[in-house]
Order: sequence, then structure tokens, then C-alpha cells
Amino acid sequence: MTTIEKIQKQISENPIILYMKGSPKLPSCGFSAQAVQVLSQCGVPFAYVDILQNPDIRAELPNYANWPTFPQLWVEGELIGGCDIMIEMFQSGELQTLIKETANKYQTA
Ligand SMILES: N[C@@H](CCC(=O)N[C@@H](CS)C(=O)NCC(=O)O)C(=O)O
Ligand code: FES
Repeated sequence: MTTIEKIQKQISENPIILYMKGSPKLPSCGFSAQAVQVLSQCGVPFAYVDILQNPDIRAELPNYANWPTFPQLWVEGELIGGCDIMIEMFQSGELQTLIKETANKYQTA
């Protein structure tokens, strides 16, 4: 599988996925920590990829996404943005709505 195929698989299989540095429990950068913080406050589980453990994804996702930095939040296969956008959307309430609606949509059983 190429790196792009890996990315496409991850974003299609996980309706809410955060590409970040480190893990939600132990973020390796303040930007990723802020992203985890607002996303966690939406109260819904989410997938993540630690790009520090996946240098191929770190190298290729910015081109694929047309977004130069991490974190990157992807919802239903689409890039939402980095931590600045996530914080803005959280402050307006938009992030909570998006995340909760997405979770409800994909909830099984
Ligand atoms: N203002 C950005 C901050 C993110 C940022 O600047 N990330 C840098 C430093 S962690 C980055 O990902 N650089 C590319 C890299 O490290 O691969 C946002 O809203 O997400
Ligand atoms: S790792 Fe240095 S700013 Fe994110």
C-alpha cells in the first residue's frame, strides 16, 4: 500500500480522525495538545494517527491535504483544519455540533 492509499484508508474508515504529534494521552506539541483538548470536550471518541511514529504520513499528508501543518482534523473524509480552526469552531459551538452529528450518524447498534 502506498502512503496515499494508507491515508485514504484511514480517513474513509474513521469518520473522526486527528493527525497529531504524539497521542491524545501524551501529545508531543502544544498545538496537538490544544486540538486534543477541544476535540475531547466534544465528548465523543475519535481516532488518531501519531505522525511522529509515521514519517511517511508526515511527509505526504500535507501535500494530499493541501495543508502544511499538524494537527489536522478530518471528518467524513474531509479536512476540517488545524488547531486554530478547531478552537474557533469550538468557541462558536460549531465543532461540538459537527462532531456529535457525525458520531450519531455512524453509531451502530
Ligand atoms: N497554527 C497552526 C499550528 C500548527 C503548526 O504550526 N504546526 C507545525 C509545528 S508542530 C507543523 O506541523 N509543522 C510541520 C511538521 O512538523 O511536520 C494550526 O492552526 O494548526
Ligand atoms: S513540535 Fe514544535 S511547535 Fe509543534
